[in-house]
Amino acid sequence: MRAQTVMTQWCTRAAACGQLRMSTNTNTPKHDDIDAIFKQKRFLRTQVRKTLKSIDPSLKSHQDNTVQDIVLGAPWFRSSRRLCAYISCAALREVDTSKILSQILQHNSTTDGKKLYVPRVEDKNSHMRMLHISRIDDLIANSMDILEPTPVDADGNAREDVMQANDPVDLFLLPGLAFDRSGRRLGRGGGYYDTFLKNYQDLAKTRNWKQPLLVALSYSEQILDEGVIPMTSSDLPVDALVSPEGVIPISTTALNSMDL
Ligand SMILES: Nc1nc2c(c(=O)[nH]1)N(C=O)[C@@H](CNc1ccc(C(=O)N[C@@H](CCC(=O)O)C(=O)O)cc1)CN2
Ligand SMILES: Nc1ncnc2c1ncn2[C@@H]1O[C@H](COP(=O)(O)OP(=O)(O)OP(=O)(O)O)[C@@H](O)[C@H]1O
Repeated sequence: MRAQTVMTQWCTRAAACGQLRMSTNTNTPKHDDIDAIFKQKRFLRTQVRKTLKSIDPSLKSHQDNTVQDIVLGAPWFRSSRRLCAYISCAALREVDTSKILSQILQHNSTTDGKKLYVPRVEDKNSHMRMLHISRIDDLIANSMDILEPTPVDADGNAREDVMQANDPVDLFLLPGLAFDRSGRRLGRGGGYYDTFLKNYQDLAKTRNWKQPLLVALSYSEQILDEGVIPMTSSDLPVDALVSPEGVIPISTTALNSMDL
C-alpha cells in the first residue's frame, strides 16, 4: 500500500476518533486549544517522519530530480534575482536542493546573476538569519548536522544578512514536513521559518517592496488531505508547492505570477 494511502487512512481514522481536531475555521483558537494543536502537530510529525522513512530510496531520488528540474525550468525561478533557499539535509529526508543550489552558484545561463541567501540558526529561540553565500564551501555543519554559513566569510567580512539587504528577495524555497493544497505547511516545530517569514513580510511592507513568492518543495507523500494539518495564527501559508507531479499554485499571487 502506498505511503500516501496509509497516511490518508490514518488521518481519516484519527479525525474520526478525535485525535485530530482540525482547525478548519480561521478563528484564533482559544488558549486552552493551543496545547492540543501543538500536540496534534507533534503526532502528525511522527507519522510523516515514518512515511518519509518508508519511501524507497530510488523513488525518493527520482522525486528529488524531478522536483529540482521543475524548479530549474520554471519561469518564476529563472526570472528571480534574489532568493532564500534551504540546504537540504539527507538525514531529515528533505527534498534535495543540491542541484538547484549548485546551479545558482555556478552562474550558468539559467541562473546567471542570482543572489543566494541560506539559513543559519542563531539560537533555540526560533531565531534564524538568512545569510548570503557565493560558494558551497561557505557552509559548515551545525550542531543539528545541517550545513549552514559561517557568520563571517573567508576574508573576515560579515556575510550580508538578508534583513539588511538593500534589495528585495523575490523567491523563498521552503522545506517542511507536510503540506496541503490550501497552502498549509507543517514545519519541524522550531518556529524558525514562521518567525523569519513574518519579519521579512513586515520588512517588505515597510519598504513598499513586492512580497516574495513562498514556494515549498515536497515529495508526493508529504501532500496531505485538506484539513489534516493543524494551524495556529502564527503559521504562514505558502503561495505554491512543487512536487514531482508539478507546480501547485495556491495563492492569488501564485496564480497571477507563476505563468502556469
Ligand atoms: N535544511 C533545513 N535547514 C533548516 C531548517 C529545515 O527545516 N531544514 N529549519 C527549519 O526550521 C531551521 C532549523 N530547524 C530545525 C528544526 C528541527 C530539526 C530536527 O532535526 N528535527 C528532528 C526532530 C528533533 C526533535 O524532535 O527533537 C526531525 O525533524 O526529525 C532540524 C532543524 C533552519 N535550517
Ligand atoms: N504548547 C505550546 N504552547 C506554545 N508554544 C509552543 C507550544 N509547543 C511548541 N510551541 C512553540 O511554538 C513555535 C512554533 O511551533 P510550530 O509547531 O508552529 O512550528 P513549525 O511551524 O513547525 O516550525 P517552522 O516555522 O520552523 O516551520 C515554536 O517556537 C515552538 O517551540
